[in-house]
Order: sequence, then structure tokens, then C-alpha cells
Amino acid sequence: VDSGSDEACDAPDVNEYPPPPKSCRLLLSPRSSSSQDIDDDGDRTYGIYSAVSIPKNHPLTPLGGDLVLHLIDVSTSNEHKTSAHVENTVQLQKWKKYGYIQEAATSGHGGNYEGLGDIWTVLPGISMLGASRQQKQGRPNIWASIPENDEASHPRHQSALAGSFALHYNLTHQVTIPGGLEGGDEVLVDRSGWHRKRALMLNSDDTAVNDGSSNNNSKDDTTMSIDHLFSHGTSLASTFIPSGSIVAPVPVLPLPRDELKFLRLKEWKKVTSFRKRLLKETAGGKSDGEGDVTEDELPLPPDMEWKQQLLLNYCYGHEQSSVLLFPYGVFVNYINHAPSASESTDGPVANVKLQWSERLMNTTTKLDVRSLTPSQLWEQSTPPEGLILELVALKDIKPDEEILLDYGSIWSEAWKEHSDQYPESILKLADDHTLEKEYSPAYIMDDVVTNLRTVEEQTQFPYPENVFTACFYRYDTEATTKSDTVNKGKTEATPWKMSLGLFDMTNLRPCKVISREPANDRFATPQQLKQQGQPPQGKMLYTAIIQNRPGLPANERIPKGTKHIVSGIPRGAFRFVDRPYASDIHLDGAFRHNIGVDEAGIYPEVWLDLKSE
Ligand SMILES: C[S@@+](CC[C@H](N)C(=O)[O-])C[C@H]1O[C@@H](n2cnc3c(N)ncnc32)[C@H](O)[C@@H]1O
Repeated sequence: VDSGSDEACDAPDVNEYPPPPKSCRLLLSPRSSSSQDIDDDGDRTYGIYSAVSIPKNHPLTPLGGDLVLHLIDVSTSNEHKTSAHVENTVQLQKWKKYGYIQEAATSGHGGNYEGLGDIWTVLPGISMLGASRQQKQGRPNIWASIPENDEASHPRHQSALAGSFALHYNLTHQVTIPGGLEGGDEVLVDRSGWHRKRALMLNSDDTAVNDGSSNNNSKDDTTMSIDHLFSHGTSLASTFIPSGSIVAPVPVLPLPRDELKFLRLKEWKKVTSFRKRLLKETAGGKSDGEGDVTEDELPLPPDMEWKQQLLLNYCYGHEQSSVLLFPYGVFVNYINHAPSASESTDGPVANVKLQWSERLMNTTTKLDVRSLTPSQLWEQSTPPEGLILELVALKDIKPDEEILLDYGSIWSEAWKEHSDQYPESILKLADDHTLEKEYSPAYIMDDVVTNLRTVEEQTQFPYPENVFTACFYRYDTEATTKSDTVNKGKTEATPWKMSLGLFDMTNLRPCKVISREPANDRFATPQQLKQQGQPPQGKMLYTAIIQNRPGLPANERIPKGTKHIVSGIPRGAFRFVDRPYASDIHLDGAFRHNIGVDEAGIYPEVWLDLKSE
């Protein structure tokens, strides 16, 4: 990532792999082997290093943050699902085990209401690339904000693009370490929830929380000399980019195409019973078990089709291969398609191409997984980290010029077919998403509804069906015994309190607003309110029944049968949330297609397992 200076980088020769331009802010570089045991959920061979000093509270990437993708109803246990489905997420589970993806319910980046099953969050860029440092060894030195959420001016009624791109984006990371990062320091991400745990501890009476400034936070094993970084690393983007130079490294994780096929939790239940019935019928009369089919070999019920996770649209793929490659370099997932300059076009043309980064791949002694067949790839015990592509400029790219990649002819045809069919393609919606029904995204409701309606008012003036109200609130079983909580039988009442870390998405719970009161004495003058430190007239406070959200730890769960009422909640602590399966990414007609790299010549022959002879 560039420091923001307009200084032109020297035009390098791609084959000689010159060092990155000195204006670079962040570099991706092989880590020293001594620092590779930091991350106990899987070490990282490569790390992100700061090339400059970045003060505390400053963003790592001043131009913005990365996007956030959610995997919907990922099956991980037999609790509600078939064993076949479990087998189908083996690689994704490996990604999760090694800290490449996180559970939405606990990661604090939202998305946990997108489905009714397990939702996993994919955070490409800094969050996936960086090594993580666990609390016992020190502290992470960055912290991620809550991402922004909108449909990028492509509402479902108007655009063929609706539902085909991430609705959450701009997840930015800020430096949290006292004194800031110095040039050569490694960026250590917070995969263990260190910052969240700390906020919780500060919120309780425990004031003796070590802020990390004096604990075992030695930088020795993670800091590298700037000279070493510039000779071994690759910058994570640039401003003026001369033709032939490396625009950005693109680490990729391989994934079998099948793992992005999914069904909603409810649909899975139907499939399970349908398949069980089929299995009984086909097994009838057989005694030796030979030739028996397993459940996952059986078809879906006739009226059902596989859905594809949105992640597919962000993966590189080849029509003749079951291997998908998910790029997780900083900002690379934002790169849009444009045709190659050779195709006659009036519009913008592709200005970058993909190639393997022999420079970074050669620095590790690890097995080059490009020589493995897809099934050998999936047998690896860890997700292969050392696969790194790079984007190379096909022409001089000026500051502010959009970086564009040719997604290939197969993608272009698929997109043309989809957009030509629009709006029929989008109109082919699930029953609960028909356009006749009113749909208003949650983030718009948050913008336009100043005063929330009570449950009673909603019977007359309901909100659109796609949303519900939620509130940032921390419930602790202990809190119910505290003096400010009125406990009448099974009804508890307590005032709302602001606390450090409260606005973390993990604290967002469904709630029902039961009353609304002016925050102030309506006869007080503005001066009196100012003197008393009260909010201006017109502000409302709410009383609401707080509910549990799925996935809460036992100590945060309101016991069954207990009505937990909270008063004095400001409007700012409420959010409208899209109901499960309501946001655009769930539209049945939304475009799904991997980025085609068929013509880029990067897939080794051994991966082309779907090639017809
Ligand atoms: C890797 S993403 C690109 C980033 C995406 N625009 C975003 O903001 O998240 C690929 C998706 O972007 C959209 N896209 C990119 N280039 C496009 C183009 N030239 N025409 C139409 N859609 C495009 C499609 O939805 C595609 O599935």
C-alpha cells in the first residue's frame, strides 16, 4: 500500500524482480522462522510489515478498507445436517482452523443474521494475511472497525448487479499500540478477540487490565530491518504504476468448487428426509451392501437447486478445473472486469494481468502445490499458504485510474446472458422476496427512521417485512443480581448503560420497543438543558424487551421464560437488521460466476481435472 506520495516509482523490469518502490507503506514479506510460532491457530509464512512509522489510531490503509464476505449456513456438525454436507466443507473448515475465516457470531464484523445456520465471515486483506498474536504472548497491534454496509447504488429493482457483490466493505484497521508502529514492525491482527476481551474486562470492575505496554510484547521476533524488507518483500499496491511493474501481490487459497454449493438450513432438512427415503427405497432387497449409494450421491428433491455462495464471484476459476483460487491480498477483491485491449471496445480496457509470483513463491522451501493433483491438494493437512499470484501492469497506470482485470470470455458471456435477461433474472426470486412485497434495506431504514415505533404502533404502521429492530446491549447473568436491576418474578428491568466495547456487533441483540419517552423535561429551556448536560429537546429514549441472539455464550443468555426489559435506551443504540435470507445476496436470480482465468495460463495442467479428453 502506497504512502500516498505522488512520487513515481522507478520502472522495474518484471523479470528481474526489483525491490518495491520506497514510497510503499506496507509490505508482504516472508517472516523469519523464529516468528512463525506466534500464531497458534496456524503459523504464517508471510507477514505484513510496516515500511514507515504509523502513529497510534491512524489507519493502516488511509484510502479505505477491505470488503467482508459471508458464507451462509455452512454446515459443520451433524446436529441439523447430513454427514454428506459435513464432508463438503472440509477445506473451509481447515481455513477456519487456521484463522483464515471466522464465525460471524463472535468475530464482531456483523453478518450473523444473514442466515439461520452457521455464518462464517471471510475477511480478505489485512485480517487474513496478517499473523495473529495471542493474548498470552502480548497484544495485537491493530484493531478493525465495523464495516460499512450498502448496496452500492445497485438496488434490486433497478440493477442486474444486485446481490452479486459484497454488501459489507471498507473494513479498516487502525494502529492500537502505544507509540504506534515503526518502520519494520510486523502487523499483528486480532484473531483471538484480544481487544474485545480487554473491553469486557475494563467494563467489569477489573481495572487492573494490562494494556500491553509493559507486558511481554517484545518486538524482537517480529520486527525486520527495512533493508531486508525492501529486498525480500513486495509492496501491497502503488500510486503511479509504470507498465510492467508489480501492482500488488495476490496470495490465493485453493478451494474445491463443490464447497461453495449450499442450501439453506431449512432446505437441508428437506433434503435429508428426501434422501433418507430414497436410500431406504434403493437399499430394499440388498443384503451385502455392495453397490450401495451414499447419501451425498443422491439427487436433490426435484424442486430444489443448489445455491452458490457469493464468495464464488470473488474466486479465480478455470472451466476445466474443480480448483477455485480465492485471492486474499489487500484490496484485490475490489478489482472489476474490463475486456483486454485486443478486443475492440470504446470503454476502459484491462490494465493488469495475473501471473505467479515466482519471487515470493521461491522464498519458501515449502512444497509447491502447483505440482499436486486436486485430490492431493485437498489431502494437505493445512491450507497451502504459499500460493501467491501477482498483478502486473499492462500499461502505465496513472493515479486515480481504476485497476481493471480481464475476467475472461466465459465470464463475459455469462454476465451478458444474465444482464440481457434482467429484470427477469432478478424477478425469479424466492417466495419471500417477491418484488411486489415492500423491501427496504436495513441500512436505509436506519437512515430514515428517526423515532422508533413501539410494537403497538407497528400493528398500525408496520415496518417493511424484511427488517427487525436490534439493540446494542450487554446482558450478564451477574448483572441481574445487581442493585439497579428490578427483579419481579420472571420480569427483570434494568437501565441501559454505555460501556467500552458495547458497540461491538457481537452485542447486537433483537429487541422489541415497548415505549418511547422524551429524554428531557419538555418545559426546560435549551439553556437549562445545556447547563444540566442534557441532550437537546426532541431526543427520545426507549424501553425495550431485549432478546437473545443465536450463538451467545451461556453467561450472556437471558434465561428462558424471563422477560428482560431495559429502559433509557438512546436511538443510537438501535439498528435495523435485515432478517435472515432477506438481503440482496440471497436473491435467487443474483449473478453467480467465478472470475475466469482460463486464458491467463496460470492453471497447471495437473489441476485440469474436468478436462474432457
Ligand atoms: C471480484 S468482484 C469485483 C468487485 C465488486 N465490484 C465489489 O465491489 O465487491 C466481481 C463482481 O463484481 C461485479 N463486476 C465486476 N466487474 C464487472 C463488470 N465489468 N460488469 C458487471 N459486473 C462487474 C460482478 O458482480 C462480479 O461478480
